[in-house]
Amino acid sequence: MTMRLDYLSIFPGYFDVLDISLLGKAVDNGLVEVHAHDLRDWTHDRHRTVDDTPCGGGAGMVMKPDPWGEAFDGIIGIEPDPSVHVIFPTPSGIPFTQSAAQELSTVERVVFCCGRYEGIDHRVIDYARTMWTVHELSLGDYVLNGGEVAALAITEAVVRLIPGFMGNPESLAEESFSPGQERLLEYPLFTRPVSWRGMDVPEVLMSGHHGRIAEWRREESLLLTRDRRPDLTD
Ligand SMILES: COc1cccc(Cn2ccc3ccc(-c4cc(N)[nH]n4)cc32)c1
Repeated sequence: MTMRLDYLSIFPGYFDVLDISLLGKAVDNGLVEVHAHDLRDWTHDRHRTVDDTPCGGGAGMVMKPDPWGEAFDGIIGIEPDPSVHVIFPTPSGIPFTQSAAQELSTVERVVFCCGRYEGIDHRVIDYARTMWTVHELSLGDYVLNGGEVAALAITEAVVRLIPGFMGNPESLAEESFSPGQERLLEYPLFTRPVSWRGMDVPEVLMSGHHGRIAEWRREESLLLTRDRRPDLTD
């Protein structure tokens, strides 16, 4: 199955990075196909205007609905199709989680709508909901300047879960936040040299005693989780 990813943005150059590294490999081996689009290609005025002042007043500018609607018509089509998943990154979205990434990794088509300014005219999202499966997603409780960085983060979290993408899928299953895993933070990792700047790898990890190693790692994960993410231990 090839996943098609479309990105709609006034800064389509953000997505050139998808040609690099693992994602680039996924494109080369046909696992994903990536298309970035400049929203301004669907404007018709000399200044290629995509924004206007907010109705009801307030600071900043709002993205006009017209270019989005015409871009949807051109990129996705005018017929409803619930198999198309349209993602609007937004600070007011539901938190994006590993389980959402897991679900999206089985989808054949995803369209990212990357807003800028103070956001997109709400009728764009309402229209999209009548046509496709829509997700308004937040990366976390902090404000970015637009949806592009969020779209890249969501892309990486999703694409790495596509079967055949990662060299060693077993490592995926072991990761914290993977399904079936207890929600614990990863234990500290070490590699050679055993002694580095006066600091040694914990002896237990060099003991070859797999039972003790597993026990040490679990204890470290529990301590770290209790200290940094008590919310995960509920
Ligand atoms: C209330 O919405 C906003 C208030 C001030 C500034 C902006 C800027 N902005 C525009 C489009 C856009 C898309 C996503 C995000 C975003 C997502 C997350 N997790 N943080 N920030 C921010 C965005 C939006």
